[in-house]
Amino acid sequence: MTDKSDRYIKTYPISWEQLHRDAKALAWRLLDQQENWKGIIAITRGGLVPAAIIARELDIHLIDTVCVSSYTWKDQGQLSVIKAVENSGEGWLLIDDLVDTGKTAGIVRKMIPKAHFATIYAKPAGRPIVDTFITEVSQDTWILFPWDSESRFVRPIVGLKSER
Ligand SMILES: O=P(O)(O)OC[C@H]1O[C@H](OP(=O)(O)OP(=O)(O)O)[C@H](O)[C@@H]1O
Repeated sequence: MTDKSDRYIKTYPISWEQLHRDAKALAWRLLDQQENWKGIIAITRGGLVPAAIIARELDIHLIDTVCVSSYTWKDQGQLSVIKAVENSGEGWLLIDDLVDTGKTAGIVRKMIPKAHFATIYAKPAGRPIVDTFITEVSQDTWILFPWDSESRFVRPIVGLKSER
């Protein structure tokens, strides 16, 4: 497998609080566009938490998943659809946490062409494939989601400086 981790130069850490705030901002935006969405299709796994927050805010109880496996840490391997859905998506929301290269979205959108595709974060390469998103992040940034990280001790700067 080609190591593509060097395409990420910066890291953008997202806290649970920020994720919640950004997902609620997306819910507001989606409510402005339509009041009675039929349901949500979440793209696993990253779309699951945003989908839960949006479902709560928009009072949506009908939730399905399309299950896709791709990244291993920062390396995008072969995309495989583990569970598909038979739904044109008309009147439905298709939710993911982010669109990066747009490859995942490309496959899922072909499967569910009429759904409204919404993500919280979008990078330039994937941006054209999203209908609604909240925050644009540069292509060379790795978005560090709260479920992929934890708070831990870091050494004081003064100690790090003496090692340089
Ligand atoms: O636009 P792309 O380059 O296709 O990348 C975006 C996809 O990558 C992430 O999922 P990931 O593959 O990390 O799987 P996970 O959500 O199960 O962790 C994210 O949740 C998107 O589905």
